[in-house]
Amino acid sequence: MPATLVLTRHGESEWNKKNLFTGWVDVKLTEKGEQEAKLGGERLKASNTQFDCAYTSSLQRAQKTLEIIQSEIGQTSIPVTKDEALNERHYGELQGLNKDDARNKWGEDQVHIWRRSYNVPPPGDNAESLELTAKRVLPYWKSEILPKLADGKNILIAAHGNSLRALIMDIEKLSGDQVVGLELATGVPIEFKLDIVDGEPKVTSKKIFNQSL
Ligand SMILES: O=C(O)[C@H](O)COP(=O)(O)O
Repeated sequence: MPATLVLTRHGESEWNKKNLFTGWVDVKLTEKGEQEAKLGGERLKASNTQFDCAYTSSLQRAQKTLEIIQSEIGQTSIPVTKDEALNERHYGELQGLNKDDARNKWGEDQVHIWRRSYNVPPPGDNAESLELTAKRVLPYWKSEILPKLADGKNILIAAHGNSLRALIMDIEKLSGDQVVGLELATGVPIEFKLDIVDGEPKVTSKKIFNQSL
């Protein structure tokens, strides 16, 4: 029996709404973000999956999203692990800047490279490219989460656009070029049925619980 893994990017945050680079800044969900998480949970409920445990980041927008989904699916008592390994990529000196202002200052192409290239980090000492993000997300995934999936456990994760892009790269074996086009909507659960063969995930099905608010 394949195990079920559900990944959800947090609902709209206050800084998503203001169009600001967020990264590790710990902002709240907006009311719309809470509604998105609720709707995601309602849709997920229809699949009737009983989860064995859940994971989230150390940031409140992902934690709150998970809490809302758990409440919608009626599974508030499963164990939840919070770890900064699943945090959003660190956006360095871009954190707090408006994305349109950044385009005006550095140009559309440069900002797109910082946001979506695989290995070019944004400016700043702590800044992470997607590659650097993957270097902290994937060891955690491989040591903490994959072995549980291999044991047939069903797992729910609420995290962030770029930490989940890094995870999906590994799950779907996407190249650095392919991941450039991968965009995740806020509050939309993505369900993978996975067989773990020799420690590697093999996708047997993928379903996106689409929504619009
Ligand atoms: O940290 C952020 O600003 C967002 O959550 C993700 O931003 P991105 O779409 O620019 O990668």
